[in-house]
Amino acid sequence: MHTHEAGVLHAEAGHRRRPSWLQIPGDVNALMPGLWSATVTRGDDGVLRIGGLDVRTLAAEYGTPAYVVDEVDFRSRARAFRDAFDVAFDGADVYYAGKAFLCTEVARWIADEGLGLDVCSGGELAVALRAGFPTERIGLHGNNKSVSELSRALEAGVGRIIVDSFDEIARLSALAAERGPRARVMVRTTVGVEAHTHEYIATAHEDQKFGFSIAGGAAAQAVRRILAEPSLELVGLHSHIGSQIYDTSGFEVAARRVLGLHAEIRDEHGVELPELDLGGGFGIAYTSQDDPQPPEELAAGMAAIVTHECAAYGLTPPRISIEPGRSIAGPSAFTLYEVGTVKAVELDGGAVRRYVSVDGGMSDNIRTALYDADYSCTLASRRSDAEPVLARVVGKHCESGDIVVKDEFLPADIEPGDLVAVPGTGAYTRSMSNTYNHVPRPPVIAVRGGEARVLLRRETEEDMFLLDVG
Ligand SMILES: Cc1ncc(COP(=O)(O)O)c(C=O)c1O
Ligand SMILES: N[C@@H](CCCC[NH3+])C(=O)O
Repeated sequence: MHTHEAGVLHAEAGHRRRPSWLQIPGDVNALMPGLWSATVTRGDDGVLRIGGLDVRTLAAEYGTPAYVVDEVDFRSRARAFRDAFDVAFDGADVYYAGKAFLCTEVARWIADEGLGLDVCSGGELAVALRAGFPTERIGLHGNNKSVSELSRALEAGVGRIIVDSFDEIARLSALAAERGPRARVMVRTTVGVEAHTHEYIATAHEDQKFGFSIAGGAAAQAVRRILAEPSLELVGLHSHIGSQIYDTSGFEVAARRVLGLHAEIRDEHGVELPELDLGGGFGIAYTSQDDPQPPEELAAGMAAIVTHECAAYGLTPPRISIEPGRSIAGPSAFTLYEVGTVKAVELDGGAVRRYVSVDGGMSDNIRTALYDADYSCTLASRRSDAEPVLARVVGKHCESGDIVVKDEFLPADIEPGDLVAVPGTGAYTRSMSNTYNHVPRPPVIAVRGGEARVLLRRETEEDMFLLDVG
């Protein structure tokens, strides 16, 4: 007989409280296809394995919480984008968006795999330079780049600076005129697309901070100013419509509009710009709701539009580049947590939700709280024959919105000491992490061929006291 405290008595009512997309699993131990990195399996002993190592060993060695990155998977996604776009466009460039996740070693993986790197701050640029990343393959973004960031980029010889305001055009042209070299720039355009994603991560509607509006004429004006500055070399236009987007119609409209401006520039100035960047933003699967397109399909779809529009305008197709971040880094990692407490909370109508508290939370993954993002998870340290119950995985922070996984079915016998793994946390988790409540940030462990190594070590209290000079 199930006990009420265990939260199973009202399991049926609990099941009815689940979101419509969340299916009651036939086997609560099964790994949902498409959510885990390439080398993740559940071993015969029921323990999750990645890169040939089991998570109990990883937890014993490195502690929890920890981000665990599958190096083979990360690199193969980087190559898949590089190859797919190269084939579809007969030569294209892929710039990994470092904001998704960047550290010295990852910058080296990206360099090795032949991609470029998109950085959007002096700090990200510093990591790239520390890694010895080829500077001509770096693009610098940002809507408010400082004089020192621009100077450092010029000094380093970055391949492109994507300008985002008239103030920046003036600032950069003065700096480049004064100290050289001539700056290779792109114009960040706003194409006026309402991307189907969370409002905070859409970037192509008119009413937001990024870019120069095409419809309002600011983009054409920016082009005129740049062409009039001898210290600036305009290499192309840039469009990025937002992030975690599945519906490719947004990319299509964006490509059409930006190529429309590209053609107008030819008509007005007699120059065909050599390059065009179509940004990143390709969605990944976090739960069973999500069905992302593989890079080959994305590339083929985008190539068809570019070819069609260029033919219609009589343009020589510019060299295309893209900037995926999440779709390379996201699926290649999971976060490993240890369960600390389990609480059955009665909801209206007698339903029960199991609150499973883990040893991290909104400091290592802010996305659930910030974007209402959905995640999945699994009991990782063992197999269970218990029935699935509706659970919510929460963190240890002093905040009721400190939720890691809003809704998931976990086995009813989940208990303190169990390990839980949350897939799809390779992007925008460590890079957006914080030390709220003075909770130190977890390490990033890379696993490959049965070996693990630390990419970023766990933060310590001593690290925090280094800043606390009182
Ligand atoms: C200019 C730019 N490029 C690329 C990206 C990468 O986006 P994603 O990680 O969704 O591919 C972003 C983030 O949204 C961005 O702002
Ligand atoms: N940080 C966002 C993506 C947008 C970032 C770049 N413009 C996320 O976690 O989904």
